[in-house]
Amino acid sequence: MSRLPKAELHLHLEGTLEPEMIFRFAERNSIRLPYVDVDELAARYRFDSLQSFLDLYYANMATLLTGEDFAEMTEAYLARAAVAGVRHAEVFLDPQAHTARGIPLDAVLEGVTSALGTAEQRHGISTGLIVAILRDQSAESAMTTLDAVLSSDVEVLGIGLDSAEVGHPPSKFVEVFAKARANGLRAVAHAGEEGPPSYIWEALDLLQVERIDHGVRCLEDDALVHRLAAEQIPLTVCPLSNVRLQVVPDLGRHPLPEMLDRNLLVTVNSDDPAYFGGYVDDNYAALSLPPETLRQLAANSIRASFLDNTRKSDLLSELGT
Ligand SMILES: Nc1ncnc2[nH]cnc12
Ligand SMILES: [Zn+2]
Repeated sequence: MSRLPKAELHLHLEGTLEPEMIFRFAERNSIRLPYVDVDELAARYRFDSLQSFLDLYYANMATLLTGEDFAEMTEAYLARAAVAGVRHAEVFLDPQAHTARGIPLDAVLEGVTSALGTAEQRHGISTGLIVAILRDQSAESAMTTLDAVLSSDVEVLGIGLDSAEVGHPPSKFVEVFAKARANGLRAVAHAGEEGPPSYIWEALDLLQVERIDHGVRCLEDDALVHRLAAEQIPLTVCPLSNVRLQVVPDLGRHPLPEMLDRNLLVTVNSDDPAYFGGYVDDNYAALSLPPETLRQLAANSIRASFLDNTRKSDLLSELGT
């Protein structure tokens, strides 16, 4: 079942930086790490909130310096995703986390897109790149980043919104998202992970996003659930992430089955697999759902993607739906 043809729609490339890779890049780039070995680093992967994870996630990015590092990280993800049955991936990248460290945007984008560009041929995976805005940075920094991305040569599919949610509502980025959409980018945003349902309303009404990343807290607001269901707005849910970041107490109490019962267009994704104990196939398996429900979730992932209708139909017929 884990190999069902599927799309992965909520994956941070920097969240695929495995401990072994961190040590390899650190050595190659002459960076001193504050851990003696992989085991000591991996032992730190215990989080009590989104922020406690983000602190380590950003610190580990210091080992990513060259275009080659970004290309290798991306290629390793694609190889692993192929094993998981991923046939299409729309992946997030956090450019500000790298440009703020003095890494040229072009090196980052060229490294990532060199691996994405051969994914179809090497792994049978079509891809799209979503540039994510760090919501705990200023709106000015977001606009500068968007402008730089728009004037680069790389093909970008969309704009997203991630990082520390509470205290950084979508309303902070209305102009940035308006400009991105006017330039043809698809819009998505993390909302309702740790933040309240009002952030999901704002993402829909003010940023006009087409998908909500996470969105699990929508269940606290009946009117919102009705809207998400009526409009079939996709939610990219990440079960293992939610448990590791203590958004939910354990997998047995994950709200995904209730979300399906309420006719929400739910998809399953891995978020930051190197940190949360599993890739997308592991997330499907961890839910302990009947085969028909797993097939429905895989079909939802294809429907919720930004693929054209012909390719969606092809993948759906491969799935037998
Ligand atoms: N789960 C998550 N929520 C918000 N920002 C992130 N950046 C990487 N993973 C994230
Ligand atoms: Zn995420």
